[in-house]
Amino acid sequence: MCRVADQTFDRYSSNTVNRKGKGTAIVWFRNDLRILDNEALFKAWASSETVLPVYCVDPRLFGNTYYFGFPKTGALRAQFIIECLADLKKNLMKRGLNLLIRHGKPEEIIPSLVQAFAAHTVYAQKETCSEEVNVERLVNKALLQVKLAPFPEKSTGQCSTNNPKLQLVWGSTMYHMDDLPFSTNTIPDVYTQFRKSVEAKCTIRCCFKIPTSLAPPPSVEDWGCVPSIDQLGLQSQKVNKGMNFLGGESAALCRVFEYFWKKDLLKIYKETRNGMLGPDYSTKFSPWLASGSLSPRFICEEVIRYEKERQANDSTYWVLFELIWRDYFRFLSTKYGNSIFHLGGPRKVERRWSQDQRLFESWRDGCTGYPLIDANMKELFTTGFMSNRGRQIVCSFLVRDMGIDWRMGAEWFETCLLDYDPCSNYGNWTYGAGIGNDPREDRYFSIPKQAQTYDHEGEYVAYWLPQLQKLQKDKRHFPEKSYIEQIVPLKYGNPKKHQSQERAFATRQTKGFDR
Ligand SMILES: Cc1cc2nc3c(=O)[nH]c(=O)nc-3n(C[C@H](O)[C@H](O)[C@H](O)COP(=O)(O)OP(=O)(O)OC[C@H]3O[C@@H](n4cnc5c(N)ncnc54)[C@H](O)[C@@H]3O)c2cc1C
Repeated sequence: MCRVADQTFDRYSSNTVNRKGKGTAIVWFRNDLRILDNEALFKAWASSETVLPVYCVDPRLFGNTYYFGFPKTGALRAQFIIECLADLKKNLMKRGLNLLIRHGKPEEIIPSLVQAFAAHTVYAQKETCSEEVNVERLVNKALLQVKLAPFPEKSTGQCSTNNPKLQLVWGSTMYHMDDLPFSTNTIPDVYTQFRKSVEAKCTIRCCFKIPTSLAPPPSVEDWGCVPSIDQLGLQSQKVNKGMNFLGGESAALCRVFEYFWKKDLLKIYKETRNGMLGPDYSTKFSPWLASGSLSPRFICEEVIRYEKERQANDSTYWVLFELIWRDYFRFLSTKYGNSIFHLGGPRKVERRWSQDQRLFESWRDGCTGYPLIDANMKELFTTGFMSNRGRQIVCSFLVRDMGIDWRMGAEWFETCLLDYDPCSNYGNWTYGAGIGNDPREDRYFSIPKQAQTYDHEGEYVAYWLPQLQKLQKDKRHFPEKSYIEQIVPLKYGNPKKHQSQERAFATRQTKGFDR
């Protein structure tokens, strides 16, 4: 596995980059747990004689519960982040550095390190949602209190005052924020308009090449250890079924290699991407993208390389198309701010929602009596992953068939998902609940129709609900007395009644509408 990652690192490294900086710079790692194409790391290196890479294990992220009482970070995602940190530490060490790991709030740790190492700048990746932005604000404020000793200029011998700065860089999307053809307030609300505009008017920047050696490391007595799951106040959870993801940049690069080159699956992505069972119907890049151990620009460069060396078709393009959805939700979060978390969503839609605990728990625990819902919810809890198809179906069921407050569903996803990302999660939930920024979207997913189209033989449900294996394939989705009772009737109980709406949707898709 490491050979693939090492070869990729080699291709994206350089030993000819100039280093003109002075003193020490800090890289504060956040959701950018990678070396390759990491602008904050590159800038810290270029602007200093020595770099101190830091990760703060923030107690607000681990062990805390949220509005509806679920843990903010579930055990599986915490484990994934632990693996990301271990891999980052190892890869930094290979380049002559290390990762300093401290437990506590960044606004307390970072300024004290700045003081101790007389660091002139802290580089970090910019976030867009309120909790993360608030931490940036607090770090910035605390840095203003740090007084460093005057710094003698080599050329003049004079002393200049040296106020430490927080420099935030944009790094989470495929298109760069600064290259967008619109200002924050005028980002189009309709995805197609957004996509067409960026495709026509922007180019995707190249990946940053990182120096082969990042040495010398600063003198640090105790670099700290990668935390264990117990230290994060969580109980270890083993994945014994379904997808088992390994966190970290090395595993991410291996997955790109496997999906694109070894298994040659990129050329059929568009035909398989709506699947639900197995490792290969879609890329499975999302957990690494969310933790920043994989750069979307790197994926784009690999797609282009594949198109040159193997073939270009609708499928190769479609991976980029999906990554533009990811960008779109991230950029929209800068336009709509906290409203993506509010009950009425960005459009402030007024609707009555229920918070019926019994209904919600049956959904959460996969006991609704609808195998398609239950199988997906069991997969989510067991593995921390669910297909895009599954997410849309369970979201529609919770919101439209049960009428439950969509935020409860979104928050449960936030706890469980390995790929949890506030912009994509809340963006998709508001979209699915019909209160998102795009007023045209109000879609109901009919379970019989979805089962028929995407799990015709009932293989997916039988995998997650083994009690259905003994049933005839055509009975697995509607097992009646052989399964638990349905907790609510479907809003459109008769699938035929609903077919015209589904047909309209299918027509839109074939006519080239998005989604
Ligand atoms: C209710 C709901 C909640 C979701 N929550 C999240 C979340 O917290 N984090 C997250 O990364 N994705 C989320 N998604 C989007 C999508 O389901 C996942 O990105 C996708 O299933 C990940 O699997 P993959 O990497 O194999 O995707 P692929 O199909 O291989 O797509 C490639 C990449 O494109 C991006 N992408 C694809 N679809 C979407 C989408 N609808 N929105 C944003 N990005 C997309 C992802 O980064 C993905 O890794 C959510 C979707 C729904 C309907």
